[in-house]
Amino acid sequence: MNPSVLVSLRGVSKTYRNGTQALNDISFDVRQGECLTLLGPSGCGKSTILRLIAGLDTLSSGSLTHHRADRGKGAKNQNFSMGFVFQEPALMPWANVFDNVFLPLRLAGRSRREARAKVDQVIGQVGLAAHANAYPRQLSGGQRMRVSIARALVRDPVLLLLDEPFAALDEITRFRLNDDLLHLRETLGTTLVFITHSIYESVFLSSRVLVMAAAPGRITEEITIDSPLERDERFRLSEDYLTFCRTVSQALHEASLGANP
Ligand SMILES: Nc1ncnc2c1ncn2[C@@H]1O[C@H](COP(=O)(O)OP(=O)(O)OP(=O)(O)O)[C@@H](O)[C@H]1O
Repeated sequence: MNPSVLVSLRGVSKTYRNGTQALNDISFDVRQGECLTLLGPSGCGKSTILRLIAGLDTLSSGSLTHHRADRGKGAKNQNFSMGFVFQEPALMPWANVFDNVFLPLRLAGRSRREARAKVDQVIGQVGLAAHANAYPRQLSGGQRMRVSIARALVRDPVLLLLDEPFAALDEITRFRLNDDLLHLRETLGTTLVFITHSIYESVFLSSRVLVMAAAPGRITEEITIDSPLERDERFRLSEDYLTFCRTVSQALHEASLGANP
């Protein structure tokens, strides 16, 4: 087993109880340290894949294995830590930023005193140190998403799963959050699996893009974004970036035509 693999999916299919075949024969690895994006049209099964990886749902057939994150010894069904960020920040409106971020530690039985340093640290890392006492209604959409990311990071996940976290944000805010997410990844060494509908976002954030087609959900192409992950506005304006965007766009177009089943 390749020591850097965190999660392996082999021949995974998923049919929901109502008969909808969401996924057919999905195989890929999540490698430690990478930023992997699932890109595809609505209904192609992206969220289903994240839920299966997170253990929130069960496969119909095939296998999904979590490997050891640290020393790379393959171990079946290892429970390494994962964080999940959804499209909606889903914050508790009655609690301030600190208490929202503290929640996972509180549920794990940690006291406020024990948790304070860690909670303050991640709030700082997402750029909200000045807003620790603010309530969700006092924050912008981008800031609320930062709280949601901090809450997912507070337990030091090895793997961060993000299901279209920036879809509802304006373009400028989205770019800033994309930049900051990559910086955070660099600092924390977290592996990311990211869902998006945006070709531009998929190229900017990824080391690898898996292009998907729908009905049933399947992977039609894997595209490596062969450029260092220390990216900023210069990368967005580069020829390389535009070339990758064209390649991904073409792959998505072919997937939608069913040209690559
Ligand atoms: N709980 C469920 N029961 C029945 N069908 C479901 C369920 N969840 C998802 N589906 C169906 O499975 C297919 C894949 O859904 P999924 O949400 O994984 O796709 P997606 O690519 O994430 O879509 P979107 O981009 O719109 O969020 C769709 O046809 C969807 O209607």
